[in-house]
Amino acid sequence: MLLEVRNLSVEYYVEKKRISALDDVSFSQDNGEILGVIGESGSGKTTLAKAIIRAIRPPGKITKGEILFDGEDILKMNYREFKNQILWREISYVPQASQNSLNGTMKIIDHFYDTAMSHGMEDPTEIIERAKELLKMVNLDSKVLEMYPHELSGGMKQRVLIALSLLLNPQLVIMDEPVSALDVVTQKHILDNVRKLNKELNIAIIFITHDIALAKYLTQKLVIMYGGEVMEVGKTEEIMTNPYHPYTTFLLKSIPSLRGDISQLKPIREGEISLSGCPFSNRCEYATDMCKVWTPESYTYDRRVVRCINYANKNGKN
Ligand SMILES: Nc1ncnc2c1ncn2[C@@H]1O[C@H](COP(=O)(O)OP(=O)(O)OP(=O)(O)O)[C@@H](O)[C@H]1O
Repeated sequence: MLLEVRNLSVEYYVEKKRISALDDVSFSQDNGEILGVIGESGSGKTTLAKAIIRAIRPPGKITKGEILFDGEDILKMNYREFKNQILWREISYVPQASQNSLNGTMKIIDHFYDTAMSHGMEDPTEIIERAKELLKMVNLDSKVLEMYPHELSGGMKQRVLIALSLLLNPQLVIMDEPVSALDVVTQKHILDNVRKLNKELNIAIIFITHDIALAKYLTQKLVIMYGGEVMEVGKTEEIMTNPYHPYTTFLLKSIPSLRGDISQLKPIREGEISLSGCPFSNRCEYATDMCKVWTPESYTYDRRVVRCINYANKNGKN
C-alpha cells in the first residue's frame, strides 16, 4: 500500500466560527493506482490534497488523524525533513487553476531549472534532457522550453505543469481539477496523457474532480466526498454499476448534465449540508428522522466502505 489516510480531520476557524472541512476521512491507495476524489464544490477535496502535502495553513488546522506514506506517518515528520525528502521527490502536486501558477516572466525551461536546482539537481544539461523527455511524454515539443507561459494555450500550460510535477520521479502525483478549465477535446488529450504516464511510469495519481464522468474514464478507485466526509469508497467499476450510498446515486444521475459544461454543477449551498446526523440527510430522498440526528460511521460492506445508516446492520463496522 502506498498511501493510507486514517481518520483525518481538518478545521478552519473563521470569525470565531469553526468550519469542519474534513471529518474523520479514511481511505487507502495502492502503488500505481489512479484514485479519484469526487465531490461538489466545498466538499473538502482541495483541503484533503493540501493536508497530504502538509500545506494546511492558519486559519486551518489538522486536528486529528494520520497520513501514512510508504508506512510512515508524514504528519509526524519534521517539516524540513518532509520538504526535503517527500515533497516533489515522492509526492508532487498540480494545484487547482494551476495554469496561472506559471510565472509569466520566466521561460518554461527556467521553471524546470528552478524546481530541479532547489532539490539538488545541478547539472543544466541533465535538467534540459529530463525536461525534454517529460515534455515528450505529455505530447509537447521541446521548443516549448524556450517559450513564455503567455505563448501557450491553457491545455499546453496544464501539460507543462504535469511534466514539471514529474521532474523528480515521484511515486504519487496529486492533480486538483487538472482539466476543469479546458475544452472537452483538450480534456480528453490530457486524460490520455495522464493514463499513459500512469501505465509507463507506474505512478500513482490522486485525481480530484467534481466530474464523475471524468473519474469514470480515468480512475480505478473512487473516494466520494460530501460536506467534508467520505460517503463511499470502492472500485470505480463497481461503484459506477452499483452505487451504494444515496449521494453516489445522486451524483451518477447528474452525469449527463455535467458532461462538457461545468457551469451546470451547482456548488453545495449553505444550509444544504446537515449539521447534525448525516451531512447528506437534508437532500437525501431516503433520509429518516434517525439520519437527521445520528451520524453514521463507516461500514464495510462487499469490499465497499459506505457511510450510511442503512449499511449499519449489513456487515461489520470498518
Ligand atoms: N482558507 C480557508 N479559510 C476558511 N475556510 C476554508 C478555507 N479553505 C477551505 N475552507 C472551507 O473548507 C471547506 C472545504 O473547502 P475545499 O476548498 O477543500 O473544498 P473543495 O471540495 O476543494 O471545493 P472546490 O471544488 O470549490 O475547490 C469549505 O467549507 C470551505 O469554505
